[in-house]
Amino acid sequence: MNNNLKNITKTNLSNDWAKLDRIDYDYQFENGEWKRLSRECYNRGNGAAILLYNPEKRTVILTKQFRMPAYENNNTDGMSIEACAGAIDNNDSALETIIRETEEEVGYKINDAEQVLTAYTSPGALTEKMFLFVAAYNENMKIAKGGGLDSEDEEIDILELPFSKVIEMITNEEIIDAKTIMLVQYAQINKLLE
Ligand SMILES: Nc1nc2c(ncn2[C@@H]2O[C@H](COP(=O)(O)OP(=O)(O)O[C@H]3O[C@H](CO)[C@@H](O)[C@H](O)[C@@H]3O)[C@@H](O)[C@H]2O)c(=O)[nH]1
Ligand SMILES: [Mg+2]
Repeated sequence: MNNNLKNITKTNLSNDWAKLDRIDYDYQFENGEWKRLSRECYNRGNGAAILLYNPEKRTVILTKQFRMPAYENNNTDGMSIEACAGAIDNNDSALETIIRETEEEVGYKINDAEQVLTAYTSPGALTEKMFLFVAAYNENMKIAKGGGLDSEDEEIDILELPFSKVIEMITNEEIIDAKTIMLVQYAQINKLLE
């Protein structure tokens, strides 16, 4: 409940792959004044992401794929290095989603993962909340090629990188994906690879 909010109306602007709504609402400022405001909200559901880490080898598994929104924002070739991630389907939990995505995208079979952070990815524009996981991996868990689903036109390269190199890649801006930076820094702060 938010007592500073009333008369909320929703106008759908686009209903295609995801939904874009314009939401108009009366909002009361701290000085008591009410004002009618309008915000566009893009709704593609929630998401889950995972950092797979190998404490013995001190490596992590990341993905590399073309991202049109990043290309559109002058990210030279649009290639994005990210933790494995996927959108959560309506009937699935975040954990079920990330276990499935881990097999589809990078080919590792994990039975469990620890949810360590929750984050709105861009709360001014997206409704999306992301559930961020970590899990340890080893070679025995590699059961499939990975690379994503052909049926979804995914083409995902799988990277196994030394953790120290990944930290450098954040510093030099080779990695500029927020969920990935959060997970790597979580691993660093909590010394998962030491
Ligand atoms: N036709 C069509 N397909 C789309 C569109 N947007 C996404 N797709 C396809 O839908 C699939 C979604 O793949 P997932 O692995 O489930 O999601 P993701 O794109 O990796 O998204 C993850 O990372 C995002 C960026 O951080 C997150 O926003 C998202 O929640 C999720 O965690 C991909 O095959 C992608 O190409 C679209 O606008 N049109
Ligand atoms: Mg994905």
